[in-house]
Amino acid sequence: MGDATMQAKLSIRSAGKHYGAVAALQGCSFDIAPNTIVSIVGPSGCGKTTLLWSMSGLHHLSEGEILLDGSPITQPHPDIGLVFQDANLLPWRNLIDNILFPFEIKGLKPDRDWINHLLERVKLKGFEKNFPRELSGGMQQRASIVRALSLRPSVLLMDEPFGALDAFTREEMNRLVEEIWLETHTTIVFITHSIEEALFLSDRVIVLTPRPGRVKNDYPVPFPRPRTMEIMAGKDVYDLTYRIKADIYGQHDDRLTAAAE
Ligand SMILES: Nc1ncnc2c1ncn2[C@@H]1O[C@H](COP(=O)(O)OP(=O)(O)OP(=O)(O)O)[C@@H](O)[C@H]1O
Repeated sequence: MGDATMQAKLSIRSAGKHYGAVAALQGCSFDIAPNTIVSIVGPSGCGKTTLLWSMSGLHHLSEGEILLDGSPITQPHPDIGLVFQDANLLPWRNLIDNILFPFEIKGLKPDRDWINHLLERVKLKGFEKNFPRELSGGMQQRASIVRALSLRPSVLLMDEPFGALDAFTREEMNRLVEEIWLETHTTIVFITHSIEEALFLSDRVIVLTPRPGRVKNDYPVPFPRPRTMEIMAGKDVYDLTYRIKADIYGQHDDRLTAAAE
């Protein structure tokens, strides 16, 4: 299932975004290769959400452009799916009707086999008739992932999707995203405040500077998949975590300096 042959290369070209006098992004450039997972991290307020929303076509850049396979993204795009921190399920619709909602408003015919497969995959089979209030936070977020993937996007943008979940559920969700990606190879752009999460999931981690955000560093994450507990507890992961933290906290954090001595 899934369509691993889809290509979806994103190119961010000198992206700049101003909110009045506030420059959120400036001169931000990088490419995202098709079928990879790239995480974007950086200090709070550095422009991560602004960048992701611009990639989705929901925001217009003040400068520069974002291209999907060479075409500028200027409005929400059928090949680009979005998952937010809040699952945003409609409370008056049950789970399956929430998943079918985007098909209704777009006038598209849902692929029920694919949706059933996704529900099975995220362990929500049997909960189709439940309303959001009858689902845990993790289940709601799994439903929102199914809702996004049911449209078979070639790019999935995820904005701190598991930030509101407890640590165990979050790890479970990370493994689920990895499993889904191993199956579909959808290009995923993932915003997170957790370096551990970024290193578990990604082929690359891009660190942004403080506002206005631009690329400070761009790290390949060369660890094999699936990323086991042993890999994640290893020295290579520790070293990369340290480097990313040093990028974000700089010389201002005595704990980092102490750890390096
Ligand atoms: N609608 C808006 N109007 C004015 N300023 C905004 C608006 N949206 C964002 N900003 C400002 O732009 C900057 C970047 O915001 P953004 O939400 O993109 O950062 P972020 O890196 O995602 O932050 P966080 O990590 O805290 O979620 C922030 O300083 C924010 O105050």
